[in-house]
Amino acid sequence: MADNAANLGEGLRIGEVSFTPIQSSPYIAPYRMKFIQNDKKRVWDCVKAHDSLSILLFNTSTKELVIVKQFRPAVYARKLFDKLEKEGTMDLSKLSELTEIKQDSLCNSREGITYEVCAGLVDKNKPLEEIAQSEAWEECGYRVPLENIKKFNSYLSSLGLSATKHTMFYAEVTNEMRVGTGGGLTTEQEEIEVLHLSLGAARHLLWDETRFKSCGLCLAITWFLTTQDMKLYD
Ligand SMILES: Nc1ncnc2c1ncn2[C@@H]1O[C@H](COP(=O)(O)OP(=O)(O)O[C@H]2O[C@H](CO)[C@@H](O)[C@H](O)[C@H]2O)[C@@H](O)[C@H]1O
Ligand SMILES: [Mg+2]
Repeated sequence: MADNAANLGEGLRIGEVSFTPIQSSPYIAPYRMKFIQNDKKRVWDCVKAHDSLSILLFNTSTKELVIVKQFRPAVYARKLFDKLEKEGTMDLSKLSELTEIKQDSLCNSREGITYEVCAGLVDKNKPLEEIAQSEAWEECGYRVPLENIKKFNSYLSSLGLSATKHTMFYAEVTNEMRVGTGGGLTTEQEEIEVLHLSLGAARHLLWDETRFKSCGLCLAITWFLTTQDMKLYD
């Protein structure tokens, strides 16, 4: 793999972290569902969120899988909460009062870095294949013809909180289709690193607990290695 644990998140600086309560958001809406289950009253707190999709790219010119690496605030925040709780300087129930965190209490930026399949929110009224095509361009710099994009699975994620639907796509690409650098939309302040993984590196990443990965990435790599890899080398 092109990166190693030593240079994970090199050059990334995270500072001036603070937390506020959410008044309203274009991304999530918390709600409480009350219901009767077999004559018993029940209550469940949930979050309405957008569905999402991902597109696993396989570059047939180099025989590499194309994935992305990026900073995820929620991943960083959970590590920071762990640290502050251990230091005894934080009460999770007073999270929104914690407006200023001392710089020396912050975690290393690498604690928020994740490995994922190129992915995006389904927040536009367009066919999923077209959204997947845009994500492959914006995040990875590949111009993928629509006919190359195949759906291979879907599932509901965060079942206890939001049950958002995630749809998984796959596309074979070539070096000729890499006409951009990717990296995400600057208008959305995205800073996404594109990684080209040999199949050996992908197999290794599956079980490497020193790196944070989405379950979707593990599922996509496993699907590829168990169903597509054999076809390509037959
Ligand atoms: N909560 C939030 N707060 C502030 N800005 C936000 C935000 N959510 C999205 N955004 C903004 O909208 C952009 C959306 O980016 P994408 O469409 O690539 O979705 P993303 O890959 O982040 O997550 C999608 O795909 C991954 C992978 O499946 C899922 O885990 C994830 O839930 C889904 O959002 C972000 O770069 C950011 O600018
Ligand atoms: Mg994305």
